[in-house]
Amino acid sequence: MSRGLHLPTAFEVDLLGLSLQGQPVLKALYTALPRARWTAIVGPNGAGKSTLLRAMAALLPAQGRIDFMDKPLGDWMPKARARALSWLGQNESGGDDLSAYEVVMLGRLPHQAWLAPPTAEDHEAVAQAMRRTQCWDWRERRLQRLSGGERQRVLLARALAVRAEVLLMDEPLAHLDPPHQADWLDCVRELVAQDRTVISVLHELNVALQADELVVMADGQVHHQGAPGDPATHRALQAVFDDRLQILQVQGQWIALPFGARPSPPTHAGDLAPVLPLRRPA
Ligand SMILES: Nc1ncnc2c1ncn2[C@@H]1O[C@H](COP(=O)(O)OP(=O)(O)OP(=O)(O)O)[C@@H](O)[C@H]1O
Repeated sequence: MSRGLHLPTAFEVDLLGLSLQGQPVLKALYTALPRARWTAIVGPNGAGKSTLLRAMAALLPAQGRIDFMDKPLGDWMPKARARALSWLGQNESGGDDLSAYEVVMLGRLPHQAWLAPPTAEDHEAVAQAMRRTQCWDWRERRLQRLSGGERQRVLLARALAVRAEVLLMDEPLAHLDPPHQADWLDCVRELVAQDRTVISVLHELNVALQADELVVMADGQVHHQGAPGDPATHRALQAVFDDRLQILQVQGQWIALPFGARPSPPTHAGDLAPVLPLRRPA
């Protein structure tokens, strides 16, 4: 159970720091991420979002404590962890010579015995995931022959095919067009409705503002954590993005509107009319 939340946590992270090639990248930070919810991690370039996510995926060693489903991450057997924790990285390379179907089948490896052929359940999981991200039609095509967005949908399908309880996704919307971004959002909502946990690093603030929980990072630290509709979350977002964001509510939906470098007085989301200003605010 977390220090700050009363919900069961998927992750509780209490780091002293994390350095890469001798450079401190993450400072001391604490975050507890609720189970069966969607948490979006946001913040400016270089804030340390991907580094934190990679540490949570056990891809980087960190000083401090990371508990995954109430158990130290390092105590998990790798295969059990790979079944429980699915990973989608940023700009993943490799597998270019494999067909899209074979790439998605890699997501089933944690379920398979050594050198055993895929089971009917594996094939069913792959087909379902590929249909969910609409990449079934090109299942025979090699990954290297796909566009950026098509490739991303195959990698998303691979992450879904694991059928893990927790999904970590770094920039899952990269290269996706708006309808496929909306499909990803529907998919996340379906996963959460099944009591699964999604933790995503996102640059698309308008999508992130639809999450259940936002973690706002800056300068290798967690600057704020809270609900997307909370004015304190809006103030934190404005602060980490140098007060170059307006956060408005349009038809019940929070949206973030970036504007140019000219200083603008801080705005309060609740006071703003539900109209999109097309010019930089005075
Ligand atoms: N291998 C590395 N060695 C040294 N420094 C690194 C390494 N990888 C990342 N960094 C640095 O760590 C900091 C955090 O990087 P990270 O990729 O976690 O940020 P981010 O918030 O995900 O950024 P972005 O939004 O640009 O993807 C950056 O300043 C980056 O230059």
